[in-house]
Amino acid sequence: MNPTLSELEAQAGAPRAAFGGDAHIVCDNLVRIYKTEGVEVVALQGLDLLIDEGELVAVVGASGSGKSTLLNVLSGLDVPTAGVARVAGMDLLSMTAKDRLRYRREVVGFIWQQTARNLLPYLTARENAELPVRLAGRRGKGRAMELLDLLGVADRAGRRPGELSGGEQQRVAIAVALANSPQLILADEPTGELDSDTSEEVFDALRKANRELGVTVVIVTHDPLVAEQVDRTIGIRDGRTSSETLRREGAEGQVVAEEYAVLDRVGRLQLPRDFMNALNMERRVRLELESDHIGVWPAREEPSGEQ
Ligand SMILES: Nc1ncnc2c1ncn2[C@@H]1O[C@H](COP(=O)(O)OP(=O)(O)OP(=O)(O)O)[C@@H](O)[C@H]1O
Repeated sequence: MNPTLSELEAQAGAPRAAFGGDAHIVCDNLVRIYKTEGVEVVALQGLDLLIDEGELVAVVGASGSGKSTLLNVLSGLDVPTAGVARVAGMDLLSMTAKDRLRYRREVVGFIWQQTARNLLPYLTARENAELPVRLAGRRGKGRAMELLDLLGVADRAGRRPGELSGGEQQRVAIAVALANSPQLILADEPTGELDSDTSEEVFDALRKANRELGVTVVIVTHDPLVAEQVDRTIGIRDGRTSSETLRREGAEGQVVAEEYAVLDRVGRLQLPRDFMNALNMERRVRLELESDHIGVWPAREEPSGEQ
């Protein structure tokens, strides 16, 4: 039966739960357009993303897909052109300069790819890890040593960055990022300059921070093997979330990683490019609803014998 006008009015007026509800990170239709010399580059084109508190997530994607742009928005360094970006209930588009400063000091911690960018060269590991707390006007000696201990670098506390390996420097950088007890850690290619064994140590340290301190961790990386290290891997293509790989333990304790395409609220999804190429799909496809799946065929082909 069709609803009456007054029923429709009542529905429209009823309070609706916001997209993402109480997720820790909410990006809703996020757009970031860069303008340089009259040329517009759409780096994020309506990106949707939900991350729960305490999740350990990797963001992967080809060069130029928008990963760093997303991380810059989430870190409060950059303001998106349109859409919603909310972290821990704070609105990153409308916050005041004062709130933005507080957000960057207290809510989020950051780890950069370049090991040298994370640490001051003339301070020891311990002094580096104490610094953010001292700058915030608190005393942080105990916490700094606890963090270095948690991350397996307490025995390097007295060394300066130049006397540490790349992996040790990144683990100290994680301690620095955690010093002010942030709710969220963002890491941009934290293992980009490291070999695979050392990378694994750094991932282990991020996992430890996540499990033991409950901090939400988002890692941007090119490393395709990262899916084995984190709970969820989010693939970004052309400024939109396109796929998710979920990691779970199989019946015999083995790690199973399953890849899904992301379906947005209006039903858009991105077909993997290699699937499209394999079947010469372009511009339009034919869809057919089956009882338990939707078939997708190249426009001019007849359905294969799938039914
Ligand atoms: N400051 C800027 N001004 C103009 N265009 C920019 C700027 N920053 C990024 N872009 C463009 O936005 C798009 C997305 O860039 P972004 O750095 O977010 O990609 P990425 O996935 O992090 O790439 P990479 O893996 O190479 O770091 C690219 O086309 C890039 O050229």
